[in-house]
Amino acid sequence: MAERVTIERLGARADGIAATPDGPVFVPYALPGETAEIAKDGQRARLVRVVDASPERETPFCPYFGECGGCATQHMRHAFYQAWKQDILAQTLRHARIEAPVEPMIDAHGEGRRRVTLHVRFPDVRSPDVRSPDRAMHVGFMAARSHHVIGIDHCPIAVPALRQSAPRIARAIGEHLKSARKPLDIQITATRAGLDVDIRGHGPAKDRDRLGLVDLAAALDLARLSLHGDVVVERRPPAILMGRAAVVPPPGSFLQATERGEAVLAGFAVEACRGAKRVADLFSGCGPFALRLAERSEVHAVETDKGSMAALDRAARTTQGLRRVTVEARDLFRRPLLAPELNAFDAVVIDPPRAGAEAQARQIAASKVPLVVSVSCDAATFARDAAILMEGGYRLERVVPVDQFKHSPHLEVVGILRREPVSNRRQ
Ligand SMILES: C[S@@+](CC[C@H](N)C(=O)[O-])C[C@H]1O[C@@H](n2cnc3c(N)ncnc32)[C@H](O)[C@@H]1O
Repeated sequence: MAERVTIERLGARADGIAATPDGPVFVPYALPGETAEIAKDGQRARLVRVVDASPERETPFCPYFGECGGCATQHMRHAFYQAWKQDILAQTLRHARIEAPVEPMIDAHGEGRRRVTLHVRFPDVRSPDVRSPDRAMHVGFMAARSHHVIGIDHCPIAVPALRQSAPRIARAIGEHLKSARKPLDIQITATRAGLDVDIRGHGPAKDRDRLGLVDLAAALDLARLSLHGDVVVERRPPAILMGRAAVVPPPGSFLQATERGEAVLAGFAVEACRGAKRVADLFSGCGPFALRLAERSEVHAVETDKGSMAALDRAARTTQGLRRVTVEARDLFRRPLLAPELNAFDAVVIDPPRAGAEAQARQIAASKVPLVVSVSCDAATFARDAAILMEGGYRLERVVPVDQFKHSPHLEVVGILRREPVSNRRQ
């Protein structure tokens, strides 16, 4: 039965939070100040109806918003959304006892997300899914907090090259591989040479299916098509420009979510490291920071993914006019660069996965490196690692939220930390 509540505040994942006699209840798509009817399910609730709407409410621009789990904030006015996201970072820093002014958030959506992952599912024909009139194949994104696939035929937050074409390509691949009826996850990346598609979930394909995929790649004019990272056909190298270097990332390797986001983050690293002779780029991926930094400094890039390292190494060796770039395969969680090794560098750029880089931060804190550029896609681990560095004598000079996951609760953060002279440190 629907229950009427008042929404008091927004949570970190963009859900409205209502205080009820049974404790706080999280209501997706509800805004603070709104009176709403909800259907409760434990601590979560479905928004049945907004009775009294907030002036900050906006009409979502995507017809799938509310069903598709990709976006969570299209119902907010832009200024409200920006203030909320910025405040989440400020609160997270306060929670870690870090006092630093958060600079205004930079909109880094640019032309849109350059990569999407579509899911192809073949429902069990023996258990009819009442929600889908098309029981043969579902193609789309996952619903929020569910494994249910929401059929879509376009995604307005993707770059123009993917917006309409990505669902069409995923459907064509699903049709081609449908005899196995395996759940497929199809990652499609837009590059300047065309679309780079990696199919996961199918397992090894028979020769006949692989040959069929070669024909399909030609029919869809794909740049590259791979199965579980194994290249089936490369019709054009799917290169991505990183500064002056053209990098061909291995299928499925990490890439910043938007081209603009990558340029903004790398811009901070390059600007901060101006004048540094030797820079260490830790968790370097296939080189968006290293290759730009190498236009002025010697760079040592460290990463665990062999394919990304090979791509970075190849790009560094084939790009004219770069300073020396060395690459090292190393698991920085288990074997962080030690303080004496770090002392050979004038600056360290660090961009770990969501889990952060606690072990590496402890070694940097014990080193004499003058400058650290910390890039992170997780505010909580960013704050934890920054606190470790500050404890070791660094001052957090700048903190900048970079919005490359626009319309979602995710946020990228850049921090510039400088080692303070011992005389300036607080006792
Ligand atoms: C957030 S991405 C950043 C990559 C790159 N800086 C960029 O902007 O594209 C994190 C990178 O850390 C790498 N990585 C994950 N775990 C690692 C580990 N234990 N040691 C070293 N690198 C790791 C991933 O392969 C990925 O390339």
